Amino acid sequence: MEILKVNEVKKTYTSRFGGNRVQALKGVTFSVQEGEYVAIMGESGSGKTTLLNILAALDRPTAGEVLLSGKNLETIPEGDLAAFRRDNLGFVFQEFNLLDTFSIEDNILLPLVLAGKGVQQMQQTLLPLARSLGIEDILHKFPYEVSGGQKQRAAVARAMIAGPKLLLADEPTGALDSASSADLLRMFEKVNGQGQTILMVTHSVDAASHAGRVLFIRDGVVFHQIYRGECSDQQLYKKISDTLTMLRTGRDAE
Ligand SMILES: Nc1ncnc2c1ncn2[C@@H]1O[C@H](COP(=O)(O)OP(=O)(O)OP(=O)(O)O)[C@@H](O)[C@H]1O
Repeated sequence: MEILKVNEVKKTYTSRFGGNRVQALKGVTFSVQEGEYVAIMGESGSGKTTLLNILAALDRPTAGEVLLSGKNLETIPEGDLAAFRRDNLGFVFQEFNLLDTFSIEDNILLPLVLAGKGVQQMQQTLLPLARSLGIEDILHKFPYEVSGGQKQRAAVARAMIAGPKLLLADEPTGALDSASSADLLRMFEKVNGQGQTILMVTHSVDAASHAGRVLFIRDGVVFHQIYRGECSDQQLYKKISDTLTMLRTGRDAE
């Protein structure tokens, strides 16, 4: 089943006095099936953050449409967008974005608190998730008392606690050392294996090589995509590296 449809999405930024116009997205089209794990790559300035902001309903496209489970984001009134995001999307950021004055547990539960869920339901949802992400022992600690890798695990738990249709990740390994990155990527594979649909923007070839499909954005359009097919992570890594070389130099890798 198609969970996300992005149809000819364009975004033009116009400076306050209308003088400077930047066409960040020039007609992006792709779709994501339920249960897929998709990575989006592209050079700096290619439009990845712009696209992610539009998919997250944080920004509106200049033209084109985005449908999440068949619902056109454009039809959602401004005042309902926060609740729509909370009910349908999970977010994982490079810098974790945990609240320092909240315990790990309270950070994870925040989306459910905001959705007005009862304490019993929250605890029933929290414990199995915390166990499956290996963070049940740090639930009562505060973000400044745990490692970056543990913070990111907590951020993944927070992103997943409300059972989002789509998990959006923006450079999730960007602030992690290599062991914690590997750990996070294993966790993404695990939750994807359990059916969670993931869309991840990354500069890391290693991170992208764990996905099932890699989309390459160049100059505001989807320039190329690679399906994992029967490839191992190493084979996919090589294909991604070759594609990035081609994108940078305009030539096929030797
Ligand atoms: N708010 C804005 N106003 C004007 N131009 C913008 C704005 N945000 C982004 N741009 C421009 O749009 C283009 C795409 O930017 P975007 O941040 O989406 O790229 P990116 O691929 O995410 O880059 P990076 O990998 O460096 O984060 C760039 O030319 C950028 O300068």
